[in-house]
Amino acid sequence: MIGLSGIEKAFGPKKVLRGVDLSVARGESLVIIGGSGTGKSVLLKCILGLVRPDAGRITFDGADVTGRRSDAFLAQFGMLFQGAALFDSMPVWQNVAFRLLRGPGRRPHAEAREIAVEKLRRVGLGPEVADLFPAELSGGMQKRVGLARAIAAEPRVIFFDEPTTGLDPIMAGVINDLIRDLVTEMGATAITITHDMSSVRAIADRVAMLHDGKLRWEGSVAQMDSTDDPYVAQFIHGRAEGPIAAIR
Ligand SMILES: Nc1ncnc2c1ncn2[C@@H]1O[C@H](COP(=O)(O)OP(=O)(O)OP(=O)(O)O)[C@@H](O)[C@H]1O
Repeated sequence: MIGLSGIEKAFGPKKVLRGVDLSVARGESLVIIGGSGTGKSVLLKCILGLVRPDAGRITFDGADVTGRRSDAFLAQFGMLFQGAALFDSMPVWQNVAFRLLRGPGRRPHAEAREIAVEKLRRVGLGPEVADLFPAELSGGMQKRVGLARAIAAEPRVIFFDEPTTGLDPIMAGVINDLIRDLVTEMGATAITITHDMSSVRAIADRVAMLHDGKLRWEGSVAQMDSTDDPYVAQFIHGRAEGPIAAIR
C-alpha cells in the first residue's frame, strides 16, 4: 500500500536518511524503532509530504506520490502526535471533530459532535468529557482524546508517533491495547514510531529498525526476540554497550 524506495534526506551537511527502502501492506501494523535522531519522524514526514526527500520514490496504492500531496490524499491519514497536541482553546469534542468541522469532508455541527462523542466512547471516555477543555484532563485522558481524533475521520492509514511517551506503564498498556484493537477493527494500516518495547510487542505485526539512515533490520516480533543482529539486540535489551553509540 505504501512503498518507499531509495529515500534520502539531508539537512545541510547532515545526511539523515541515506536510502531507505520500506513497504507497508494494507492492514498491516508496522512499528519503526531506532535510536534518537535516526530520522524516524523525518521518514513519516516524507510520507505525509511535510518534508520533501532529496532522492527516492514514494508510492501509495501503486501511484507515485513523491513530492505532491492533495487534500484528498491527506484526508486518508490520521495521526496521533507525541504529547497528544490538543488545541487548548477548544473543548474536547471540537478537538476530536477537528477535521469533521472543516475542509472537504465537512459535516454539520450536530453530526460532527455526535461522531466525536461516539469516538470518545470508543476510547473509553464518557460523554461528560466532551465539553471539558484539554487542560482539565490527565495525560492518559489526553492521549485517549488524541486517539479519538486520529480515528474520527476513519482514516485508511494511521501514524502513531511515540504513543506511550509520558504515561505510566499501566496507562501505556491501556493505550497499546486500544491502538491494537482500533487498527484491527478499522482494518486500517498503521505505522508507529516508538522507543517503548511494550508498545512494539503489543502493536507490531512487523518491526523495522532504522539505523544510520538506512533500514537496518526488519522482521516479526518473534524474529526480533531471537535475532543475533547486535544492533537490534542492543536496542531491545536497552544496553549502553554495543555497536550503537550511546553518546548523542
Ligand atoms: N526541519 C529540520 N531541519 C533540520 N534538521 C532536522 C529537521 N528535521 C529533523 N532534523 C534532524 O534530523 C535528525 C532526525 O530527526 P528525527 O526527528 O527524524 O529523529 P527521530 O529518529 O524521530 O528521533 P527521536 O526518537 O528522538 O524522536 C535529527 O538530527 C534532527 O535534528
